[in-house]
Amino acid sequence: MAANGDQQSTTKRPPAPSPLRNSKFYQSNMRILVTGGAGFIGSHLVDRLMENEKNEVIVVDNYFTGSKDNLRKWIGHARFELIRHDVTEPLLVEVDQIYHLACPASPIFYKHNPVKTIKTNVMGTLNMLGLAKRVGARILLTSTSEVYGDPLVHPQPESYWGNVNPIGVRSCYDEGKRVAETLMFDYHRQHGIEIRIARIFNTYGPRMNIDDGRVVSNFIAQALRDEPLTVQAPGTQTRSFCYVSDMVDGLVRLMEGEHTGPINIGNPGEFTMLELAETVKELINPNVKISMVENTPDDPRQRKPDITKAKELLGWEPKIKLREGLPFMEEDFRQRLGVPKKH
Ligand SMILES: O=c1ccn([C@@H]2O[C@H](COP(=O)(O)OP(=O)(O)O[C@H]3OC[C@@H](O)[C@H](O)[C@H]3O)[C@@H](O)[C@H]2O)c(=O)[nH]1
Repeated sequence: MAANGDQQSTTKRPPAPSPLRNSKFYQSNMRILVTGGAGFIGSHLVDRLMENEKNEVIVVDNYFTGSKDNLRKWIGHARFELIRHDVTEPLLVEVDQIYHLACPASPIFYKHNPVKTIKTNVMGTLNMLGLAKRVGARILLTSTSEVYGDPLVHPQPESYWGNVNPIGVRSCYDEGKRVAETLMFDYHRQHGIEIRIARIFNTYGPRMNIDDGRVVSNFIAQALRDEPLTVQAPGTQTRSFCYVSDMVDGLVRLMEGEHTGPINIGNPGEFTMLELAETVKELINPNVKISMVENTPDDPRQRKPDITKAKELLGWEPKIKLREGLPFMEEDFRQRLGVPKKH
């Protein structure tokens, strides 16, 4: 066991990077691949990486849930490249780091074509690990709090193995991500690949799809359209919501640090869905109604990250509270829906 409390580490050396790295004509730029880079978290990560003039960023996305619009300010930039590509097919590019985010993340989207979702998680991660092995790149996987399933331990530390239904309608995603984590560690132990695993908890912010289906985007869109906020029964289930800039900061620290993870990245501020609805109502539309609707199978009853490891190993903790982050998202949704603020 590594002294830092990470999962078992290996003595095998990582594969050598491209010989170009030693050439006298070698450019000092870091080439970074972001899979799913046209998506919600991916595009914010790209913004952050592009701030550093030493970085060249390559995005691959199949645009199932991502959109070129999220990257419009970078299209045509000399250090940026956008490739339409599905990670279930192999990809050959010369890069130093891979942020592997590609996968639909909203339950209604990942359940839409479950076979494709599990292929994305398993074959997509295999393809990216194969690429990392070939070019000697470091690879970060965005895994998920859903690996804890309907957790029986609360809050969830990384050492908790979870309570997942292996044959349920959410399994394409949660079991898919669990296999992706397994593949990451097997490539690390067997081939010496440098890996990083983040377990992302619920995240919100500007650029979420308006009709994404997740709870924060649903409530904000409903409040702005004067439609009832649809709380799924019983409404006492909890989630902990992390603002997207905090999430991106955690991912970059994990990639740049020395720890494989898995490490939880999330905001421990925990809310019931009824509390979230009341907060959205108070901040955005005090006249909106709240209606109770039917829930979906296997919905986790509680979720809150234990972020001790992120604090100690990455020096990371979230800065933005829910009440501070919601207005940024409201502003973005107002612009896209064309609903001006009343004064
Ligand atoms: O309109 C809605 C939508 C959702 N909900 C409830 O809100 C809670 C959160 O649901 P979401 O659809 O936002 O997201 P979930 O927490 O179920 O899954 C998410 O978990 C973490 C990430 O990895 C993924 O982004 C996603 O799978 C659930 O209890 C759901 O029942 C509502 O009450 N109303």
